[in-house]
Amino acid sequence: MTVKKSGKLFIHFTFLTTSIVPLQNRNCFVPISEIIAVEETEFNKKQRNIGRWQKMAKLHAFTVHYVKKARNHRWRCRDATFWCVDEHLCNQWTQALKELLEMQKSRPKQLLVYINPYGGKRQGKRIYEQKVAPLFSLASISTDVVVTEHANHAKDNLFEVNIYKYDGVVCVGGDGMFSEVMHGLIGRMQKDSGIDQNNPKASLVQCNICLVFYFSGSTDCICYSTVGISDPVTSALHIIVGDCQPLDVSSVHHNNTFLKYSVSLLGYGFYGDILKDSEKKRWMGPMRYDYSGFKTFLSHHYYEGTIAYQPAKQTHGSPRDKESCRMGCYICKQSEKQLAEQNKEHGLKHEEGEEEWKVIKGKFLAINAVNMSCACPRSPKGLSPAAHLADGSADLILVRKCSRFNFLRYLVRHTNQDDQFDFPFVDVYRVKCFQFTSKLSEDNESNVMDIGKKRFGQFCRDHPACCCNIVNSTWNCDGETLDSSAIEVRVHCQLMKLFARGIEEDCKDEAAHSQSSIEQLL
Ligand SMILES: Nc1ncnc2c1ncn2[C@@H]1O[C@H](COP(=O)(O)OP(=O)(O)OP(=O)(O)O)[C@@H](O)[C@H]1O
Ligand SMILES: CCCCCCCCCCCCC/C=C/[C@@H](O)[C@H](CO)NC(C)=O
Ligand SMILES: [Ca+2]
Repeated sequence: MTVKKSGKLFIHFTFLTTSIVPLQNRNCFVPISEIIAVEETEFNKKQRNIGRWQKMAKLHAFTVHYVKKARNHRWRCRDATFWCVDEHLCNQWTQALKELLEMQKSRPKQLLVYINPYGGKRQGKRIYEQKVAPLFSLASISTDVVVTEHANHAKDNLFEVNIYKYDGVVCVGGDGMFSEVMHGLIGRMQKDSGIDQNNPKASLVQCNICLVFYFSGSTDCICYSTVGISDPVTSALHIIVGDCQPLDVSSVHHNNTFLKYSVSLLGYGFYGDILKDSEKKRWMGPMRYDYSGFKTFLSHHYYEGTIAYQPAKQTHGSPRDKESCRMGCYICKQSEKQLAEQNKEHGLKHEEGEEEWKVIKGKFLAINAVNMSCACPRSPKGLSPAAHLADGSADLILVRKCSRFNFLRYLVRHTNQDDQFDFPFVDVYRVKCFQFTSKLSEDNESNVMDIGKKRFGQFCRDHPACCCNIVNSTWNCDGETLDSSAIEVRVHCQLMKLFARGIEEDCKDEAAHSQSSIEQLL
């Protein structure tokens, strides 16, 4: 029996029809949208003890491969085989289910895959071939696979290939590889639309055609914050069912020159220093972040500078909300509506309102701007637990100079249920754009002087005996360092789309929901 409920089609496995019988005694309720594939099955191969039916007539069967939701947002592929004596009826069922799958228009048919063979624990290629490629082939998705030979290979390639023939781009690697592919995609879209990325006020063209997903890095913060887990099979299944999650992207400029895009963390001070130190220790693998984290914590450097920001007045939430961004998030949906209305009214040319800028000067241990919660295994709720994936804003977190002990208390709260913003030395704002200038660059207007001072700064940092604290930190932009400390940042609402659906509510709730749906139907 296939039933329609709230506009969604479900398949209820136990009683498909009175004459179609599931091979395994299983009671399972699966939305059509979560069926991976339907296949005719050679009955002999799956034959089990089915008693008298076996002797009476030739049996016909088909197998439904579907998504099974496990704990901690993990998805797995399961199958159920159905048999009957009537070949025509069996074919009708197979055909009907295949037609229903054909109607799932958001599902990708052709993907471009980039694999970084050195990312994470150097397992990307093996994981892709053993766990992901068989699932794509089961779902009849064709792929062009590029194993990268050097950094920026994928990015450069995205400027050359015909990206419009693909329904999506998959990158196998960590946050760094994601960032590279994202830059390739966004850059290509702007180039094809004649948009100058160096203009910080340019309205960028959304990446509607190509979608990106990834797995197998060392921090995997984007996976954790958008899916809830970093797991190749789970990511592959989200791709197959055609899940689509819009994502805010920040552009970062210096002096009208484009530097980078960011989707997770833009961090100055603590996270910038960790990254700078950890880059020299890449050979340590993911452990390098713990080593450099400890060292940076002990160094307890603070930095002076000025931040100017425009509050995000259009969004409905606040960084101090108790609710987090989840699948079908109301706040992100509202932003999507606003964006559609804006695009209808003005096209891509949005009027920049003369809204007020707030200015804060101070000494900071850390300045973090996050476009998403930045949840990861080290911090399950993330740097800003209530940040939204697609509301057109970033959370700007300012950690002012405080004692080492207080800074430790602040860090520890990232790992427990206590509120990390509930300290007098921590401020958090929801912003749509901001600028930062370090005291050092404010003091030095001339370029020539700047270069000299930058060198001097470097000298001091590299010589611990020198107590000079007049140095710049480095911006950590999604795990890459930026060359300039003075930056201008702007959030572009829903610029990208991911093969994801946002973090689902706990699986236990899901199971309870399915059960009640079955009861209502029977
Ligand atoms: N074949 C290659 N050789 C060397 N570097 C590469 C290659 N392919 C991609 N890269 C670069 O390697 C960098 C790190 O990639 P990736 O994110 O996959 O690794 P990672 O060690 O897991 O890092 P992360 O900490 O970001 O998760 C990326 O910035 C990417 O540009
Ligand atoms: C007792 C000590 C407690 C330490 C708690 C630390 C909290 C860690 C939070 C980590 C957030 C990481 C945000 C992710 C950023 C990524 O963009 C980037 C690229 O992978 N990763 C890093 C480490 O820069
Ligand atoms: Ca956001």
